[in-house]
Amino acid sequence: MESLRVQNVASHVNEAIPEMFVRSKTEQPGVTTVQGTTLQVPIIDLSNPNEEKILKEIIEASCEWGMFQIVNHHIPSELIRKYQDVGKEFFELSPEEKEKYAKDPGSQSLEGYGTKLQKELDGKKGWVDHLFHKLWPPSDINYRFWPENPPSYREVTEEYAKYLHGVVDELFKALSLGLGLEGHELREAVNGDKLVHLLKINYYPPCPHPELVLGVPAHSDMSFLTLLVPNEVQGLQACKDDQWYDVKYVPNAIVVHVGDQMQVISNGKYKPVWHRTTVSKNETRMSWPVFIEPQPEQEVGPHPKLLNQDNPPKFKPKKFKDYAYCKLNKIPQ
Ligand SMILES: O=C(O)CCC(=O)C(=O)O
Ligand SMILES: [Fe+2]
Repeated sequence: MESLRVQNVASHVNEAIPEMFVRSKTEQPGVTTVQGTTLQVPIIDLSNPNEEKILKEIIEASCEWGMFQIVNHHIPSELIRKYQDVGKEFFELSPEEKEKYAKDPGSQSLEGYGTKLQKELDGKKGWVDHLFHKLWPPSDINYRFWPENPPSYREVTEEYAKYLHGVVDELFKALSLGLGLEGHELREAVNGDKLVHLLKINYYPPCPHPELVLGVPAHSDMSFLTLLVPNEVQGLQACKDDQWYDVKYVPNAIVVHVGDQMQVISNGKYKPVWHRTTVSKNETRMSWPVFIEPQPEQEVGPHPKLLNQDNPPKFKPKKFKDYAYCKLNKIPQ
């Protein structure tokens, strides 16, 4: 059976777009976006010699916004460019080539090339295709979902993953200190060496009616943290005080999202960001989020050292696979 891919739909539409992509008025970005204002989420310079200041900024941003951008993070800009180029080259392959990496039908795993099976109540589809595969831990990697074309895909992506690891460690350390724990304790509590790093490449083709559709609809990420590099086409939006704002694209910055699991382990101190994406009329937008997640069997609850009479647990411990199942099927947690 031929799968519906948004990239193929986009290459055939001229004016009218299929109804399954048209959002209700309450969601349409043309109606719901605050025009002309970008959201100035904190931009944190990791090369600042004042480490106390960096720490304070990361903690404050995670409490108030659940989102920040980091610059001077030691991942070379040349490497980011190559990493984005190889991902883009994959999506420019023929449909037949890409389908070799299609998600296994019926599999519970997210890995592979695909288009989201809608679990949304109104059954609308996002204007986006994606490729998911793991970057870490090595024992969990399934290279069957890593493109063999372009040939440098694996080498470049592994190099990026190595650098990203260092950034993830730094962020966990800062967030651990922000909870009043030792720097190593947060990572240790979540079986840190086994944390899954799951890459998703989002491919949002041009759309004749960007004001009517969404790429990824409003959500928070299930991860502890998500570290994302977009291309230069504007599209990420975040919700603040019930309004949707564009998040400004900053060249070479990594966008960090606080995810649901971080909210749980911090007993509500760190807030996940509510976000969505819009698409462009004439340009292809792409983004490369890496979700830093627990192993499926890992139980995540508020860190025991944070709990006392004044700070009772706000969340029940839950295996990540159960959390994910409820979230994906819209079952209350
Ligand atoms: O494309 C983006 O900037 C964000 C995508 C996103 O939120 C997601 O895939 O979870
Ligand atoms: Fe997201």
